[in-house]
Amino acid sequence: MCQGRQSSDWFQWSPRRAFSGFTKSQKAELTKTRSGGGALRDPVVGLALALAGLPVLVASALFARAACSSIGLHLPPAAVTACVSSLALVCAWSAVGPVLKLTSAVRAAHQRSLALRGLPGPQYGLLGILPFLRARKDLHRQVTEWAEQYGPIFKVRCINYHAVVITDPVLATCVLRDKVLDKVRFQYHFLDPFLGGVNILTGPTDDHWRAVRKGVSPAFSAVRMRDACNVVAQCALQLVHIIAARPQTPRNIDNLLLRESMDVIGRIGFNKDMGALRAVEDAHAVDQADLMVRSTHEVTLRIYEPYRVHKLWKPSSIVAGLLAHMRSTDPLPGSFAQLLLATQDPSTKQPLADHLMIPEIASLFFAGIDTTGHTGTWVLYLLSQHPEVEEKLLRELDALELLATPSRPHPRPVSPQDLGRLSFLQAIIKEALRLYPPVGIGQIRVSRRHDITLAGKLHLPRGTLLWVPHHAIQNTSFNWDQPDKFLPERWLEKGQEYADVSKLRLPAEWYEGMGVGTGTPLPSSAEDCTGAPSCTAKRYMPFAEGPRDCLGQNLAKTSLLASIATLVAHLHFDLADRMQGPAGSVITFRPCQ
Ligand code: HEM
Repeated sequence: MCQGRQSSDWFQWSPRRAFSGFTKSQKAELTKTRSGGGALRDPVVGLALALAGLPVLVASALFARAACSSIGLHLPPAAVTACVSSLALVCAWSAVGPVLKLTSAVRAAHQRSLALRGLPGPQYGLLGILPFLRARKDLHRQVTEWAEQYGPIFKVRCINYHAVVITDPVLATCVLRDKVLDKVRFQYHFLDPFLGGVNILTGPTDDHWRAVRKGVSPAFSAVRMRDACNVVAQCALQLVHIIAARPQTPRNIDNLLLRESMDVIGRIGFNKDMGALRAVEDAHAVDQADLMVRSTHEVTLRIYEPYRVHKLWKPSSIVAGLLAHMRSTDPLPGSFAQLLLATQDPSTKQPLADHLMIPEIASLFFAGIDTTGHTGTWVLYLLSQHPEVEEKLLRELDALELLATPSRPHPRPVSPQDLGRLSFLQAIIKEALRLYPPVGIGQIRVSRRHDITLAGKLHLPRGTLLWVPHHAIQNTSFNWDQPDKFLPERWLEKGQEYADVSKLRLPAEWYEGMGVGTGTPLPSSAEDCTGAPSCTAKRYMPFAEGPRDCLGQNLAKTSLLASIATLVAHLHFDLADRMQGPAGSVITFRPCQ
């Protein structure tokens, strides 16, 4: 459900050149990726242009001849033949490059297919699983079903992209922690025009990414999160007042929680009130959140409708306004704004230029708003369906004097010290993130430059994709007992996020010599994993894992704890009739009206 006023100030529609705003090294990286990842598109386009050129040139020559005849100028047939033949030669010559590229891409795809022939996996026609992308909107659940059917490692193909899907916790952790494997560009590149360019989330693991990640990481340190907790508590109380003003009116809680996340990120990262919650009640306020929600919804649609290419965004005055705000005020020490301003561009050794700052600012909002907001929604939904869990949570809040009761109508706000004491709420949030990981499709890695051998067992030609699907890892029966049950209690025992070694399904030899490529081996053998607490192989990774894990996870955890504690302490949530029961809350993709 999307509601709010019509406007498009946050992101405007505008065509954008594919590489504008990228640094030289990023452009080079993109070019490399596009040819190295097995994409057929470039050679096919080149070949098509070259072949289409031939008839066009022949037609032009014949037309020229006819035109000459009409004015009485007769060209000898030999001259026409020579002219047409030389044009044909030019076309044929320009087709050589694309043909060679096409041949090598087809050969590479064939080699990948041969390398994976021993693995099980769904077998489909020429297009592979592409039809599923369009027909089935919950690809994350489809992959979980395939994992149940084919086991912890299987293959899928989408046209000429071959992927190994890994839901074995040891292999999955190993792949995500590996320093040689990198992000696959096609999973992210469509976001760049929307975010204003390549950024910390979408960019390759290169020097630029390292500089930005290292520069801004302290913004999410434990010390900073103490301030964050107080800000979240204030925003959550504001939300309580908004809802309590019209208690019987069904509210789109997801939209409200997205607004809260936007305000929290604005205040903590940029010391700026984005006014997203205020806009719900103030008809004259500029509703920035509404614009953001619409834009991210459009991005989601685009994942499933690749042909929506004609609709591209560029960051608008809001992100540019934040940048101007950062430059004109003294940003809080240690805040994202201050750290970003202090970050140096490794290629120039100068502070980041505006065109590099803008995507970083936009990506922070993009990465933080939906993920945190939707998780909060799932938590409230799960509580509404499990009164016994809600009851237990209320007891925990009451014991900390956070619960609103007749004798304590205005309890104290959640404090940073409370967060560590809310152990049952922590368990509820973890279980919600296990069942409904916001990035459920997970991550895809690739070795672009050389072949690798997975676990010393499976030789993978370069360009083979390694797909680690979060939802499947966290919801398959071979990784979890009763995976489809909402059981927060399972998290009260320590070490639940690590694999239960006795349940690993692959033959033991797969776990020997776990290095992938030349990256960090983990663990060195299956024996190192004996005894779950010491095992570092993850079966729970909603914030991903390894060098490209979630930068904002401390903020996400703080936000969720402080926000849900405040909301539940004051309000009880039921699923509105219009949702038509739990089945109605299954995700659907409808264009925002
Ligand atoms: C429940 C909330 C959240 C979840 C589940 C989550 C999950 C993730 C995941 C899975 C990734 C890896 C994405 C990929 O590589 O495809 C990621 C990356 C990232 N997240 Fe989060 N996230 C959450 C909240 C936040 C928040 C609140 C922020 C900041 C305000 C944030 C900032 C980022 C950034 C900047 C990255 C890119 C890191 C990099 O590649 O170096 N996230 N997040």
